[in-house]
Amino acid sequence: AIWNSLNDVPNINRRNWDFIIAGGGTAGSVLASRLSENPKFNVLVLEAGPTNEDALMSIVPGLQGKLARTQYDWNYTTVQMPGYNNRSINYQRGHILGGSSSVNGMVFTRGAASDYDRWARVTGDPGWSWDSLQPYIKRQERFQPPVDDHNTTGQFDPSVHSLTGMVPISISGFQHPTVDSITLQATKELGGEFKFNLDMNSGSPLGIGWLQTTIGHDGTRSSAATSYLPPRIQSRKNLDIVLNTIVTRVLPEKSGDPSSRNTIRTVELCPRDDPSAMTVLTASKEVILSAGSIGSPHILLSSGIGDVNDLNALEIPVILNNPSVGRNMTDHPSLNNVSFGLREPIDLGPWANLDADPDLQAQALELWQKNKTGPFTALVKYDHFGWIRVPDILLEEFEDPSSGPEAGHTELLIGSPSGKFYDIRLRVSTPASRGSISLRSSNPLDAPIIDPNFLSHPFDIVAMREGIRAAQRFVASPAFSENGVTGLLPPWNGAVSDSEIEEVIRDIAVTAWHPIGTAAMSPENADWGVVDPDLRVKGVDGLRIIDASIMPHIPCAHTQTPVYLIAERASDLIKEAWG
Ligand SMILES: Cc1cc2nc3c(=O)[nH]c(=O)nc-3n(C[C@H](O)[C@H](O)[C@H](O)COP(=O)(O)OP(=O)(O)OC[C@H]3O[C@@H](n4cnc5c(N)ncnc54)[C@H](O)[C@@H]3O)c2cc1C
Repeated sequence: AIWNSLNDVPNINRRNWDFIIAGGGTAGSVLASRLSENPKFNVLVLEAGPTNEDALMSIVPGLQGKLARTQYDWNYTTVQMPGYNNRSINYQRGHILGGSSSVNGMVFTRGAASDYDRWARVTGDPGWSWDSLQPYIKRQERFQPPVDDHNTTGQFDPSVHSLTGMVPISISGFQHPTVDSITLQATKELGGEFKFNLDMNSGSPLGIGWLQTTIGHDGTRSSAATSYLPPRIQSRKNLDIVLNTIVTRVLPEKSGDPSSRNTIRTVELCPRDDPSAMTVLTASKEVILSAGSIGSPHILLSSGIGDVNDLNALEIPVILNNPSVGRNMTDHPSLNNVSFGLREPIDLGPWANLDADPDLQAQALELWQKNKTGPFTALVKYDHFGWIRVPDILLEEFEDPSSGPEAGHTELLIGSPSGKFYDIRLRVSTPASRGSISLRSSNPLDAPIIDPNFLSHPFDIVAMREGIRAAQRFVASPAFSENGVTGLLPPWNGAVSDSEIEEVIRDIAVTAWHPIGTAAMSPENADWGVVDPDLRVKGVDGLRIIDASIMPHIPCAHTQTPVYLIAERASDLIKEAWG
């Protein structure tokens, strides 16, 4: 069942919970669904945010941009970052059932096969390799026709997709023919680094291909909550989901022997709006932290699992000294507006000014509500995307941070936002910078200090600068000049030299909202990392972490699909452990 408040759950203190999951986000929803398939397991999910059910901004793909700084957002802000010319930026995180999958940009990417093979290599567990994860890829994805039922032949490779998994996926159902045909023409003219890639989700993402999205044939967002926790699953007798409830800490069992291993199966929690009603619950089998790359290390640190020096400074009793907790934070830096001008205006159709015109937005919503047509059935702006490599010659200066030659260093999202003709969103997919999550105070209800530390490593600024150069090379193809596309628009137009481009980047770059790595998995006896390859917190019994924080390296992918795969495999690991 699903409950809006802790107080509504009958006998919550007296029930035997086999598993308590902190965070009903992307991973948490998968785990809740999969673990409660076994009727012998009683599963409790504690989610800080509200329900996703009536959240129109989450349901309608075209309203995604309105979710930031609402009740569905944790409303975080980063520290001022030297690499961003001392700017701090908004740092959106889903605060709603389904977590960030309920608020994200719905781009569906798996990354390179070598990204997963690297996880297998660095953890020593072949179970994380691309080949081993194939069954989970099949269980996760349910590929469907787009909402407009257009002919998708030549837009994807059916052999790398599953029709039988949980999450409805489709090619965008509202495309932009003028811009799309020029993009495809340019891939033919240029080939090479800009070759057409029939399917970026094959494990080899290099080149330019059609965008796939977590939007189903019905034109609505597919989140972990809509896909894995629909009403028929929510109503399982052995599953309870409690919303608007914050997990503040995990607590060790009292043991007479101070040298013995800690066992942690107890969570401390409170209603979101009533910290005075703090209570505790104990699982009989395991507590699972799925609070995301910010939330999970935040809970560990507040509980006394982290760097002993930092914990001592805040007078938090130390349960376990592990300096890796909250470190190794990795995220994709992002440039949202690399826009090109036109010699003469071009007719982009009736929706061209959608972003800026509230009347058009109202019409788009009406169409979506009436019969699931129009621009709000899709992500609106981008129909193509691609991954490219930094030129080899420049890589000689650095240790290549990518997982292999088939992985992309830089991502281009290519399309036509309103008001402008041609726009590329640029991301560094293999950043070498590392940031951190740390505590602001010993009060677990205080927001943590979030420092993505973007562009602190020289590779990242080079990769982003080269991304601008690549965008310029792409747009220099005949397809664009024949259609009157000119050079870069402000703030890029005056930036010519490397250092001028780099300065603009540092002035305007933001985030792709893909933090990972703050509770990384590592081999059993490594001197780094927070969880073992089975995702058990090292040095502790009874506690796992299952979410984006456990990735040791960031894939060249938007991170929701890797999280789904992690949670699918982890569900099997837990079922095997307790089967
Ligand atoms: C704005 C935005 C756009 C994005 N765009 C894309 C995209 O287009 N494609 C893509 O693949 N990825 C995208 N991502 C990234 C992707 O959504 C995330 O990597 C992924 O969803 C993270 O999953 P998770 O399970 O680790 O965490 P989340 O899904 O964030 O789940 C964590 C859950 O835990 C809850 N929680 C946290 N702390 C506590 C606590 N103390 N007590 C109780 N509950 C707690 C949160 O409310 C949340 O529901 C985007 C993310 C954002 C924010």
